[in-house]
Amino acid sequence: MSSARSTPDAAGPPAPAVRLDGVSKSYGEVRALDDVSLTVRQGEFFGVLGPNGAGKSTLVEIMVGMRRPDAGTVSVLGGSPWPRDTALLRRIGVQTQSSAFFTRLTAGEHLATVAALYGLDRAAAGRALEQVDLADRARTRVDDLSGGQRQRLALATALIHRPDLIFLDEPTAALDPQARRSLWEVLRSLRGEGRTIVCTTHHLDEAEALCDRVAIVARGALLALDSPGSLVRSLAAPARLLVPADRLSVAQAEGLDGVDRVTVEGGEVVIETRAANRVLVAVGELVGIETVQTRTATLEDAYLRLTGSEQHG
Ligand SMILES: Nc1ncnc2c1ncn2[C@@H]1O[C@H](COP(=O)(O)OP(=O)(O)OP(=O)(O)O)[C@@H](O)[C@H]1O
Repeated sequence: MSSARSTPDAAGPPAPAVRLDGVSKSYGEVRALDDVSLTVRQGEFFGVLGPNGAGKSTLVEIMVGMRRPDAGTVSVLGGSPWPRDTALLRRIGVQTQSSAFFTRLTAGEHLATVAALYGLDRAAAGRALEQVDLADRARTRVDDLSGGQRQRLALATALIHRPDLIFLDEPTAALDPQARRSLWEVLRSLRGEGRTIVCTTHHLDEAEALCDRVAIVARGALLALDSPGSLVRSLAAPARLLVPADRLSVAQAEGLDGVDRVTVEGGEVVIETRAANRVLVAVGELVGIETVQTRTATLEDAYLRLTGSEQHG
């Protein structure tokens, strides 16, 4: 069989950035990962979601070669992350919650030191600071940076050697909403440059806004892997329409075709439906369309459905 690589004109898909086949890992009695298989495509923004203790960190640690799986095979950029391979390490960037800093140095000096460790010139430090929008803090001591600025510096540290594949562990943890949004822009620009990003997060809105595909893991197993939009659709999470309770009765709402469930919450009649457009038109005819608020299903709804049923099932 000829491969896409040996025949450049062939329209076959490019080799995946990461491929896991049947990966399992236990810590004593705890089965942290149980027969996980997945691929991360080149150039995609790939999210790893799941409840606390689901196995997300273990999954990422295995991908970056910090841990060895008990079973299964792992391929990263066509190589094997275990045993540690320095050529491969130069092509990946890793940002963890406990990213280490030279805290007595300034942000610029810290990055210049990291650049030297990679055998890069000082210009690489300035470039990385620019990339995460931190150039104006080059002369600030790492100790004196805010939490958000430290997160950016950790990202700059992971990016300085221009890796093809970037692993981020909760990159926006503990950031205020504005800092989160501006870090999203930095991450989007990396994605726009064609880099592959693998990112764990507890923020479902973040995954929905940034990720091309997300893997949902719970108790060490892969529950779902798809685009956020497809997950929302396939899990058929209902949309919700809200109408002030003094404008529409529960009985009226229940009588409409396509309505799944009606409840009253905080003075609003809440209509759940999988036929949002049809029901919206019908409710609009009864109370006036401007009275109706709509809440479409989100990745969070799909996630809660999936992980909730797994936990209770
Ligand atoms: N070094 C270790 N020794 C023993 N058990 C561990 C170790 N690391 C993780 N575990 C256990 O393995 C399971 C998976 O942990 P892991 O850290 O991979 O989950 P996670 O999804 O990253 O969790 P969180 O969202 O809380 O960070 C958990 O039950 C955890 O307690």
